[in-house]
Amino acid sequence: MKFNEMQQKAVIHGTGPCQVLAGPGSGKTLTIVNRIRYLIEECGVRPEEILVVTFTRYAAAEMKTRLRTLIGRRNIPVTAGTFHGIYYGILKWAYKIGSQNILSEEEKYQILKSVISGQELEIFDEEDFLRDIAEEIGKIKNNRLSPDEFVSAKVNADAFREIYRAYEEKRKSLRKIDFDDMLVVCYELFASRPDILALWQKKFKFILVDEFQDINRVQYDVIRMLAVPENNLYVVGDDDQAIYGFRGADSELMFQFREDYPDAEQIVLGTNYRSTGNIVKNSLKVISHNKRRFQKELNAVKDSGKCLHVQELKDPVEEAGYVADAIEKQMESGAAAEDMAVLFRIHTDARPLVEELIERHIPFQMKEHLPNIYNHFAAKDILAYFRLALGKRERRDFLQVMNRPKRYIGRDSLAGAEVSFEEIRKFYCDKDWMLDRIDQFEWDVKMLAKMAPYAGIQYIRKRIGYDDFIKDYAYTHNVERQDLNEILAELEESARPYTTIEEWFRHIEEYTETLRVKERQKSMEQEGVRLMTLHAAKGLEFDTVWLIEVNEGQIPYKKAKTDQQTEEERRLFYVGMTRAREQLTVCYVKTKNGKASDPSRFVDELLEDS
Ligand SMILES: Nc1ncnc2c1ncn2[C@@H]1O[C@H](COP(=O)(O)OP(=O)(O)OP(=O)(O)O)[C@@H](O)[C@H]1O
Repeated sequence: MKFNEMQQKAVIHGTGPCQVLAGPGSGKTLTIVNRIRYLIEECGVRPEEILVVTFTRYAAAEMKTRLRTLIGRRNIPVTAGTFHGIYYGILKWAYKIGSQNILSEEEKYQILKSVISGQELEIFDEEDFLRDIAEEIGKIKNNRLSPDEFVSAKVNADAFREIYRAYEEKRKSLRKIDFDDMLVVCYELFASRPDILALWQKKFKFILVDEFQDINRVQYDVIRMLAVPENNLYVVGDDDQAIYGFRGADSELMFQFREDYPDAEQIVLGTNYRSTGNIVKNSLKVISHNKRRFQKELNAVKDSGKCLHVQELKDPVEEAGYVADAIEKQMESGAAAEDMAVLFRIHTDARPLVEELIERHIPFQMKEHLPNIYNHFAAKDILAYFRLALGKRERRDFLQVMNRPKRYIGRDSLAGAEVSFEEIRKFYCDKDWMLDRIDQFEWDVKMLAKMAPYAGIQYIRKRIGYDDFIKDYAYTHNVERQDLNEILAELEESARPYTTIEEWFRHIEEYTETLRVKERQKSMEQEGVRLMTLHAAKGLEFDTVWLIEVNEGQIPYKKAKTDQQTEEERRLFYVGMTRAREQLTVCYVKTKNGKASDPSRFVDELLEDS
């Protein structure tokens, strides 16, 4: 492979700091690997003196493999790893800590779980809550903030401080550090022990950082300390692909780098080898709306290729059908399923498509865990009503819904594992007002039995009064009513195609089982169309890509309120677009869960006249 002029310049950069700005598909990995070869073979640098930092272990392993192939030797003792891996190595050496001192993710969640159970918090979805709180704790550590100055998006200031304090106390009592502590402890070690720092500075004479736009404050501070005194700090990144601001990465550090190293060489890799001219042109059209970015050109080596396609669809179900049709067509013409990807903003956007692919037996692979909507408490309530409608009389179904909405039926009125309305009536025989309620309950269940699932859900919500229960629930549990209504609307949509309750139940069973199997097989290499969030698609490439639900509220995501957050959403969209080699389709829907939905502003930007 022949380098272009800028790649060549980047490979043979001499000493001192250097920032390589590289657009998508411009050969970042290629450049880094060849620079390492150049340092070793042409400049006589010992491999042991080279440190390469990547953002995933996978990327580090990939880098080493490519290096071995390039140099043609099996053992090249360059240190390549993630920030965590490298800083852990340093701490291991300094403090003799081992894996027994590292808090696993599972332990971390266990601690957080026990901490929050001791507090009076109203939590709607525990899994979500724990993940967000863990992320916030990480943000504090990664940016070296104080919990007192941090504003949590999940709980009030006092509750957050208490969670943080209790978590730290428990962690310390176990004599363990978590993943984020590793960086902080390493920083403190270097700051307090110049002698130890000097040893590491001497060891790593040349430092290369990949995906520099994803660095956070504490990672940056430590790497700068390490690079002293020669400052052979070589950073490669794309500010337009900075998508981890939400978890503490600070792409402003790319700009800061220039201030900290005013003499740093600046090289822009502006040739895209991955995508067609049309894909490159259109992705630039969108990203150029971001104000805070380095201006840089990106030219495609490939021809214009097929036109970018923007497709309007009625709703997510129609969209799923459209994408599934297109996948089938491609497969019929010989394309491999693995070369196709469907990307979305949040994993739950994938549900209608997953249901469609299962129905059509199209192989697919999910990169992330897709929460099963039918396990949501509101879905469980609806399904329990339907089971009663089918004549089942299990106690747990009664318990699930007998007071949703409130009917004031007590648990003690349910005798055994099987329950009958007659028994409950007997229990309340001297209370006329209760008998009326129970009669109504039974009547509603009978009515439900005659309905198709879609109409049945509406009946449960409007006539039985489940929506009133949801309103109260949202109020008393301090959760967004809108979020719960969306779950119910989504359930309605998923039930719409089925004419009988039994049919819908069969579908739910198959869907649930497929998700379970996919979850188990996650780590295995599998065939199939790739389904993943835009975040997970970073660094990957596919011949054909569909971006789905490109609607306001999805992307930019509804929680992105500030200009800064909107710009990060635009970068995410840009990352998605630039994954495609040959063909890119952007889909948006006109209605979602029965409500009108606008196409994303990014679609408007795409359709603007150039
Ligand atoms: N000079 C070159 N000649 C031919 N092909 C090249 C050249 N440089 C890079 N490529 C090819 O371009 C493709 C994209 O490169 P690479 O994956 O390294 O891009 P990247 O900069 O890491 O992209 P992204 O940031 O979007 O993930 C690869 O298939 C790579 O082999």
